[in-house]
Amino acid sequence: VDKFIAATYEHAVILPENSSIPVTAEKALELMNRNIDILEKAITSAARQGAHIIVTPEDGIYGWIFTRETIYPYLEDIPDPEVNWVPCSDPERFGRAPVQTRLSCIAKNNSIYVVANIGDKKPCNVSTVGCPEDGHYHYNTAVVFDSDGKLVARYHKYNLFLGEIQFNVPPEPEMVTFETPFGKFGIFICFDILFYKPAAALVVDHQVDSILFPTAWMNVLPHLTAIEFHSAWAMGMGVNLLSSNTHNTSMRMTGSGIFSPETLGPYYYNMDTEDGNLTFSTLSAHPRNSSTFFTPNWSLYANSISKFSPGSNVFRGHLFSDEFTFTELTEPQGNYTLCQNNLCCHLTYTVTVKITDEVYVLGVFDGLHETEGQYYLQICTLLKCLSTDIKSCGEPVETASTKFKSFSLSGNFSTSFVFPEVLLSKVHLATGMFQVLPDGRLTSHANISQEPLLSATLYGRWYDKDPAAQDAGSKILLDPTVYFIIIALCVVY
Ligand SMILES: NC(=O)CCCC[C@@H]1SC[C@@H]2NC(=O)N[C@@H]21
Repeated sequence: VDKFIAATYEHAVILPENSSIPVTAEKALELMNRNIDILEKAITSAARQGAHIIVTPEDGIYGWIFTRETIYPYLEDIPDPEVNWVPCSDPERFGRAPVQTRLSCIAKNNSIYVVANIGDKKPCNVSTVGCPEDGHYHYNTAVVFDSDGKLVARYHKYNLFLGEIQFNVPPEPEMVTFETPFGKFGIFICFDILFYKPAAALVVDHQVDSILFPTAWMNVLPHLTAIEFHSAWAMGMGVNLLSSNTHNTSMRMTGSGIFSPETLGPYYYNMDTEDGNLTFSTLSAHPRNSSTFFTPNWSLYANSISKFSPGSNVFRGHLFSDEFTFTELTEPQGNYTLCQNNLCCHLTYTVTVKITDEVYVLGVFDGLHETEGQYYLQICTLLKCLSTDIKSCGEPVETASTKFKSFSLSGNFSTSFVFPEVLLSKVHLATGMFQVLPDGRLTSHANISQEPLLSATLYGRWYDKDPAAQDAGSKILLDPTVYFIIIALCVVY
């Protein structure tokens, strides 16, 4: 099969009344069933409209902000899919599993692959190192039931986000993939997307075609809005990304979509109402086989140009706690190069009509991001400042009036993992308004001048410089087996 229809459902999850007070298993199931009732309607509707697979959000069945004790009644033992289990036909095979049974029946009755996020519990012996005091591991888990209701994938979230104290990190990142008639799929959850394992590794080392991505993503402007970053990740990695976000405007959670290397959506972003939403798209089963697919050499153009700095007009400012180097775009058109550490960014631009009460800057950051997790970034960005006070550059801003006639942004990145983002006023994606050239330039199309620009960004992740990667490296160096192998090889040769 060359094509398939994918669906994602953004669900406004019904939350427990008070998730800091323990409830009985019956009460927990009651709440979960109320959410599954809504998911079932969405899944049934998606299947009737021809969808082959549907993704539902992280935390979409029981919500968030639990303790280990209060999450426990919501958890089920989820077996390894190797056991070949159709819970709908054999519900009691692995003990009490009402949620898995219901999800399996929904998949089977509607002949559709169903992706959901639930909690797994695994008993352990408290005297074993690592086993929690309460005698079980808790995992934030994504499950997939195929169109016969069989459990075909189980993934335990590795990169837990701040506050997920109810869950454990699995001992190693799990690389979960499965084959379907419409391509090879990989799966990971929310914050995982920012790290090499399992997210990038599923594409690089396991060659998946499509990613299933349940998320509960709080939007952060200017670079980490769900639709903006997730579409950029799909484009940068060259895969389909089926992203299903939880909908909760008070938590800034909205933004789901079906992204492919070539198309930014369809997507759903709605901060005005508490409505859920079904999104559909027909996708290529093997997106990298397309004749138009290529991997850019991200630093080719930037390395080829002669550099000149903007001189005195350079200042520092904070963007999501990172200290960027900025320079203001003072003229209606210009040509700038701006560097920080090893990264130099180059921008050429022309604006249609410069709005006098708006300030735009070119920004560069090459360093370790340390808020809500540690990850190394290399970023080149053209963005609108919140106000005309340059101290506001880097702060979140949702609207703009200035339209650009054209821009071209590039950088001499040290990483090949660069995600191209272009965001328009009122948090819209610039569908069909830009491209990435083989030499790494992010360039606008003529139609970019139709809508005011919020930001255009090359968001690079230098995974090898992450503290976790460095720890892994030093672990290998400290491992006595490594020394034994080196000495043995020296003796042999
Ligand atoms: N459920 C999760 O794992 C949520 C993590 C995603 C949050 C993204 S990544 C860092 C940014 N900080 C936020 O508040 N939202 C962004």
